[in-house]
Amino acid sequence: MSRVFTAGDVASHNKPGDLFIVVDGDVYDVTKFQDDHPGGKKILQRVAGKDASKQFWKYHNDGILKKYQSKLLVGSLDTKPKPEPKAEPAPAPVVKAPSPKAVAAAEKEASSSEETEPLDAFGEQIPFADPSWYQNYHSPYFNETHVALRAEVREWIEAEIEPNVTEWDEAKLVPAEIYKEMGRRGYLAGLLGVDYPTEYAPNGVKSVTPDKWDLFHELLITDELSRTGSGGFVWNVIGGFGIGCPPVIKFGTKALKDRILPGILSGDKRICLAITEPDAGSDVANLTCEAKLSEDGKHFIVNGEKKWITNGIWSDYFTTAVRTGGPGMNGVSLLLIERGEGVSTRRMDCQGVWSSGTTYITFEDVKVPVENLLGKQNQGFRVIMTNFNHERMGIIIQSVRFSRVCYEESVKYANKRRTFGKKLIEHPVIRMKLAHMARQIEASYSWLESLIYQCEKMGETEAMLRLGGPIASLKAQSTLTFEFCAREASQIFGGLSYSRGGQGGKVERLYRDVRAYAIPGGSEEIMLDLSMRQSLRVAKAMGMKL
Ligand code: HEM
Repeated sequence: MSRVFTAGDVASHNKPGDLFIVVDGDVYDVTKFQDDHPGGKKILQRVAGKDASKQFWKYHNDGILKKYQSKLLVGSLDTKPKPEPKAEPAPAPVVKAPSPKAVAAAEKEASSSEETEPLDAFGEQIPFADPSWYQNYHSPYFNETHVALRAEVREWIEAEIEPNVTEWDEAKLVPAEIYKEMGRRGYLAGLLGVDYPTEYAPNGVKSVTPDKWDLFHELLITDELSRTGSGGFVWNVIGGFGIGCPPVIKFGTKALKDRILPGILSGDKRICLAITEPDAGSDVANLTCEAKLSEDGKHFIVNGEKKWITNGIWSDYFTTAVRTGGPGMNGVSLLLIERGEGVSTRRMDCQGVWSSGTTYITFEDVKVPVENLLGKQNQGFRVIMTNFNHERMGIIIQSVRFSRVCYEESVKYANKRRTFGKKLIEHPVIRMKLAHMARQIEASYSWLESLIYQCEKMGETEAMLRLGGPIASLKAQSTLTFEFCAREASQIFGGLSYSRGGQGGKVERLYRDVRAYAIPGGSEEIMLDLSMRQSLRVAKAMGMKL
């Protein structure tokens, strides 16, 4: 139970056998925690019975308090200011239905004010640590529905995810309950790059009605999830799903969708995308996993291997690229394989994204009904290409936010760490590092917003043709930015980002996650080359004059 203490009360708990400390007006009983304290017990005993706020913030991030509060908090000081009571929302006035003319006028006024008024400030207001529309800037892309969703997601992340993410990454596992919660909250159904599929996810998302859902809501969910600074966590909850499920909803038969989508979107069943093979990555047209039609024409028999498959070990369904025809891209189909006889999965040990479940899969004489074909036989390449844009956008969103996390952690640390008699932030060399991080982050994010807007406005086919080049280029731009920011943040944190956990923990983890973004979904080299080839080809078709 929470008690109120005077400073004198706390001072009486000043012995190793009875040890209280104060942090920010709250009183913690650390008597039993002393022996487990990673910083040692003596350091706690030195501040026994005292206000240790200054010392505490020197060595820890705010996640620590959230994590340990339930075990150690015993009350607060009588001098701690009371939190402002939340204003009760005024009851909605009873009004008569307005005339159509009044509705039209109000809509006009609302849309013009949307264009002129910036959205309210949100978050900590550290310049460049959040997108500018979080900081009272004007935006043509975001409105009140995005604001509501942002608050909803952030509240959940800060309360349930952030304090545990390091533990989950070390354990290489996120509790299954978290994935189910993604389904219950309606987030999974909102991440498919299509209109919100109410027929398969009738509960929707709490703060946004399905008719208002757009690609900027998708951006927001991924962006806010990525604030955790863990590629493993983000890939665990949306990695396999975000690339494995869109082909099902776009190209699956109605019977297949009716059977499997409700379970997938509610978070009860898991799905992943299985394209890459031990010998075919970015070079998709050369894949060898084969699917032969059975003599009665009712099944495909699948044999082959898939490698580096995100979420594979936990998946019930595998959206799989298989060879159903001759060599090259025109012999490739996409097939939904269900876990069962002949499907084996094993976890792979990788450099980064530890909790994402990177998997090696073998298919041995797996019998798959022909009804599980996604799109037309031997035309899977088109399905895969459509999917790539969506996949790459996800990678871009995460890379830009991870760059921000590296930057944000660095700004906070540089404002408390002192060297040579000054705070780090007072050294020009450190400010220069931050400035180079910020300029790349903001440039990448602005291009991202613009491309999402284009995706929203163009139809799928036009977007696939015209945006493939720019999206590939931005993918390379964002992962290079991420790599740069992880490196610079690591230099700012020094030894703290070389050891795991603690204040430099996010930076250390992200540094390890960089390659998981720079390589999959098309390596930087392939992306940059593709961006030019594709953009020039499209421009030529549209009348470019050289
Ligand atoms: C509620 C009280 C406290 C809790 C729950 C706590 C928890 C922790 C945890 C979990 C770590 C591991 C590193 C990390 O994850 O950040 C740590 C490290 C540390 N703590 Fe505490 N701590 C508390 C109070 C204090 C106080 C009052 C001091 C100083 C007077 C202190 C000094 C340190 C130091 C020096 C380290 C090692 C930092 C490093 O490795 O660079 N802690 N603490």
